[in-house]
Amino acid sequence: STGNEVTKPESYDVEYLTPVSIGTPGQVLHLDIDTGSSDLWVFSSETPSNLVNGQSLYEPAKSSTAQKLEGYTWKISYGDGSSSSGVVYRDSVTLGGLTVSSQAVEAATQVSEEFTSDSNNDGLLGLGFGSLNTVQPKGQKTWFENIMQELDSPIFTADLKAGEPGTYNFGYIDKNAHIGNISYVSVNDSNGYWTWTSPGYAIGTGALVSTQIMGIADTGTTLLLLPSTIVVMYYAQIPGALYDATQGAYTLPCSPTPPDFSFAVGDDGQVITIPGEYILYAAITSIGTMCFGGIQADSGIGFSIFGDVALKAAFVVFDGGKKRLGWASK
Ligand SMILES: O=C(CCCl)NNC1=[NH+]CCN1
Repeated sequence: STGNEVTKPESYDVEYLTPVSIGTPGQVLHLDIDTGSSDLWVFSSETPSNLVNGQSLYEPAKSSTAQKLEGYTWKISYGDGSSSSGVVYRDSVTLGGLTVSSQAVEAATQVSEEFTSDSNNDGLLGLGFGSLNTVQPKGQKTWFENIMQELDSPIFTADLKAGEPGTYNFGYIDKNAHIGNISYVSVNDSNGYWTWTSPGYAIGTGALVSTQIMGIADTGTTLLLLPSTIVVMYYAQIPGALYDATQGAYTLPCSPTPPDFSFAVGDDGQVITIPGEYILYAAITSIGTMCFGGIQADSGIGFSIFGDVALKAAFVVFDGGKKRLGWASK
């Protein structure tokens, strides 16, 4: 089988939300598909009402196929400091027309302020590796791990776009969605993430700098987080760019368009080029002409994060069968 679903950007492409049907009859929630985590959790009838602010709720009591996993709990925190926790059900979950009849659905009984204030986001659907799942006393498989053997090919692809809807495909590669070859690189899943190593980068029209950048392909992180040395080099090319200690981030003039940023993939010379305009992430209203940089330092994380700023410049194959990533331009 194969499937596909449209995913829509929230403002500033901060995240992409995808409709997912849970339970019988189906309750449609809009979830953040997140290759940087491995829990499927949702706002629910068990989420205290003071923590709910417009989100749609999963109501297990209204689903004839919901089963409570008595004594099971979960608790997760993300790279941006947000967090949530709760209890666990098993229920039917359909994404892109593909149904897992017995998926662990984690109902939130606690969510942090970042989630409460994000009214359109009804929860997350993790597509990282199951080893990262936080359910106790027994870790649960992701939706993709559960559907994988039904798929024509054990893969899914992410085709995120700047300021417009993109697509997640399951089980097949849409040749019309990418330009030129797909370059594959091996993934080390030992930390549960889609971890890979880029062999280098280029700034603007400059020559490729050969250096290994180890990072994760993470649809759930908004920006591109790279080693500080590379980030300093990039912003040094931009008059007026500066590290704003108040924001704890690099900022740059919103005009003119800054240089493109390219990263290499594989040993066949393939590069993915991020248009400079993607690096003008958002205007910092209080300062007026200054913008928040779409490239920031990965300091303190231990690896880089190829988040949406990078992913929306590429067609990306997440190959669960061969544990590899495929990157192509589009
Ligand atoms: O937590 C991370 C980074 C892992 Cl190193 N990505 N996924 C995510 N989901 C919500 C915010 N960020």
